Amino acid sequence: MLDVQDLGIRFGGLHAVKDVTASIPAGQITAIIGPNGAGKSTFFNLISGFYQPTSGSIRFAGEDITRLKTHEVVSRGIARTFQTTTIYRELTVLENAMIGHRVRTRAGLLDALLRTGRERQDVQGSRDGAMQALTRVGLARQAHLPAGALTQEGQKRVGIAMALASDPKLLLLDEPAAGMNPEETVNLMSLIRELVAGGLTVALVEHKMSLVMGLADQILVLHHGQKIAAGTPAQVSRDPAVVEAYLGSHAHGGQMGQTTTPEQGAAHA
Ligand SMILES: Nc1ncnc2c1ncn2[C@@H]1O[C@H](COP(=O)(O)OP(=O)(O)OP(=O)(O)O)[C@@H](O)[C@H]1O
Repeated sequence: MLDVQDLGIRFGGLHAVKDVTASIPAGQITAIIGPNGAGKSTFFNLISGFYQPTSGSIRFAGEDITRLKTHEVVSRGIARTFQTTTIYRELTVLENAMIGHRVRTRAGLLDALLRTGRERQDVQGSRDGAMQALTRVGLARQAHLPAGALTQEGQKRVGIAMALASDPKLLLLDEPAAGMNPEETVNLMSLIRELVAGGLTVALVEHKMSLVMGLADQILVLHHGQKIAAGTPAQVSRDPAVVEAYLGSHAHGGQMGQTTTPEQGAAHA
């Protein structure tokens, strides 16, 4: 579904992603893992058009999307969630999902101001699309609650619904289980499995190895911006380069990609 070839981006002297060639196959769950600062979020930012690569190419469903802007990438069928929850807490769950849907609608600002027929049609379309997305994540009955009133897990689902409302073919999830307890993490895994069973392709960046190993069909491992391994969870977990990368990062304070806070560091010491 998505192929990147020699993909790279530099920030000044730092090569945050370097010469990455990889594929995200349709209908599967691909996890992108690596120690802190490995380039995982930057890789997502490149695929979703937030950053323009300084080298290489990105093809999605046979089309070269390397130079497309974010909204153009979304309209081709790639949507993403963010590491930190980016929902509007004061708005209702439905309004949040509608914001996600509006990215794909055609009415412009003038239509919105003049309340043209097209705008009214689009609002109705957004409402329908948003309700479908909320149903997919199990939030249809909470549609009219303020998003801020939901649990942490519920708010994560709102974030996923916002991405689903643009009706993507490929969904990118950036640390979906961050801040979730084990029970919520299991629920999230079931949701992701259901979405994939319904035809969606998912790629996720995640530090929680239980989730990655239990969910991913294939794993791409980045380290210092470069691909060091790719394969099934079983293949990757016994790959010497991967073990070395994680052990190395552990020696410097990281733990299988987990952020070590100063307090934790002091506790270890
Ligand atoms: N906009 C930017 N400008 C400059 N440097 C950046 C920018 N975005 C990312 N970087 C740098 O690129 C490197 C990779 O960062 P990135 O956030 O992609 O890593 P990551 O694997 O997602 O890390 P984490 O697991 O900690 O979220 C880091 O050194 C980071 O400081």
